[in-house]
Amino acid sequence: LPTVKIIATGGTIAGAAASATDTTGYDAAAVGIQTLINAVPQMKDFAEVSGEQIAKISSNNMDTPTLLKLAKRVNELVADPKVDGVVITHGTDTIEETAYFLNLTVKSDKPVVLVGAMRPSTAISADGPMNLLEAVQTAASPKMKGQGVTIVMNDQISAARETTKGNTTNVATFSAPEMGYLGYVVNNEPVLYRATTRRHTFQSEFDIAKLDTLPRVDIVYSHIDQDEKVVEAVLKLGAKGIVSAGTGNGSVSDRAEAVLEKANKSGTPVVLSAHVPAGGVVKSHAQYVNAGFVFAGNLNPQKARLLLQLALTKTNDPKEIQRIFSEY
Ligand SMILES: NC(=O)C[C@H](N)C(=O)O
Repeated sequence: LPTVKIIATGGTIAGAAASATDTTGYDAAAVGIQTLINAVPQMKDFAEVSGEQIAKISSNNMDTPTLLKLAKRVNELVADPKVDGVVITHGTDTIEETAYFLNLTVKSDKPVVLVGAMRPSTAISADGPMNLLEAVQTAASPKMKGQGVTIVMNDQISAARETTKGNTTNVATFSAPEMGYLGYVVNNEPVLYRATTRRHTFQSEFDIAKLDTLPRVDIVYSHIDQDEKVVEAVLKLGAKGIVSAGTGNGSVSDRAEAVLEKANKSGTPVVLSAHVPAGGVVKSHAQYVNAGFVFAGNLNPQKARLLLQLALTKTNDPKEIQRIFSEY
């Protein structure tokens, strides 16, 4: 049998409520990894499974130190010839961010699968046990070699880069707008229909092995009445880069744009993304091209932030950062 290591970080998959009908008022991350493994003895038919607890948090509290610790541990595990795949249990609020960060920093073609749940482990029809089983089956499958980091939930297998949370409470919360799923888990095995073309894992140029922090990058959200003040505030806080979550095809207010352009031209790169769920920002208005802004493509703002952080560990030249955003 293949060997699959499970790293637990917390989240609703490890959540516990006082009653089986309570699906919102629960303590996220209450239950340890061995209890989650014991709840799904069927996993033993598909892989040699063992777990370790690296954090016990609700994923809205995920932070850079924990993210780097996790990425380093995953790299250690995938470097071990006895390990065939890795599963990470994680809260769903930021699972897409952690998945994308690992997609950029794990140096291996072995399957790395993130999994969460929308109902706490104590709920009637908790989704965690089936999700965990399917994540292990996916991580154990040779078919998943070289596919990059994936998220497996609700029978769906999706690519870290394109997947986003789309529903605050429903079990069918993850999708990849316009891009679609990579495939499904059907009756105990992954069935793939497509692959992602962007660089990831073993093809990545980023190396976090010697890093213990990442450059500060803030996200500025556009809306009616947007002025320059939030941009000025994040610059004052020491942002080394800014991601704009624009209202449309990269669009921001003229007042915000003036300060963003100045920042971009003086060593604090600015990436234009959008809070519109599909279409991306590949090339925008002439004035933004002339300002030298970086276009995020269809990366959402929270993932553009992570890619910009990693890019800034190498360069702060917007042209080189644009090359990176076009490849990852
Ligand atoms: N469904 C979940 O996992 C939500 C939880 N707040 C978390 O992200 O940890």
